[in-house]
Amino acid sequence: MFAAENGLKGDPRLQAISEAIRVIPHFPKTGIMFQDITPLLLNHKVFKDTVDIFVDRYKDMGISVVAGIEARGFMFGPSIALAIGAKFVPLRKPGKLPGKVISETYELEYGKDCLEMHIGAVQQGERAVVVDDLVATGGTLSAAIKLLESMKAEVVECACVIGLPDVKGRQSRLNGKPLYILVEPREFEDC
Ligand SMILES: O=P(O)(O)OC[C@H]1O[C@H](OP(=O)(O)OP(=O)(O)O)[C@H](O)[C@@H]1O
Ligand SMILES: Nc1ncnc2[nH]cnc12
Repeated sequence: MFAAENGLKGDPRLQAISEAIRVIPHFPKTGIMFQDITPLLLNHKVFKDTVDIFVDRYKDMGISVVAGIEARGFMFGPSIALAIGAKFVPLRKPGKLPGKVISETYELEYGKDCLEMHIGAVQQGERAVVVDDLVATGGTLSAAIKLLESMKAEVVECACVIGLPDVKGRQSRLNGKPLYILVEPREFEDC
């Protein structure tokens, strides 16, 4: 099943991307259908296609910042940043960045967490894309947007490989910020 609003309807790369994502029921908690992207990373063509789709979208949009969310946003963000000529800014879990940071706490589908960004990593007016593997409630992306906007960067869009069906008012949490999703999860499967 694919997200149709990404302008890529019928693109065979999406089917391969979707099929490379493994669904693990009840991980890390009962009731969670965990979308595992590690098989996608093992397949060079599918991994490259995934990055290329984002690169094609953002290469001519005046983006100078790709902000990747720890941990799985780090698996896609740096390749996209290098290919479009942007810097990569890691948004990390608490206590990982050694310099002065700003922090933003948020709610998760299964818990609570916090993201941090180095002060000085982005400059006022820079155009940014936030990259992650997956959006569920949008809480993580919302924290990332707040961090970047508090430094007066412009968040042009958020980009995720997978979008879960709109959970708990995600759209309002993102405050209207565009969200670019490649695929929606497949139905339950044996693993
Ligand atoms: O839309 P949300 O409800 O905020 O959930 C999405 C976030 O959850 C996952 O990360 P997780 O917090 O599990 O951390 P990890 O990547 O370090 O495993 C995923 O990689 C996103 O970052
Ligand atoms: N269902 C899910 N699979 C993988 N990562 C997630 N993060 C939040 N929900 C998730």
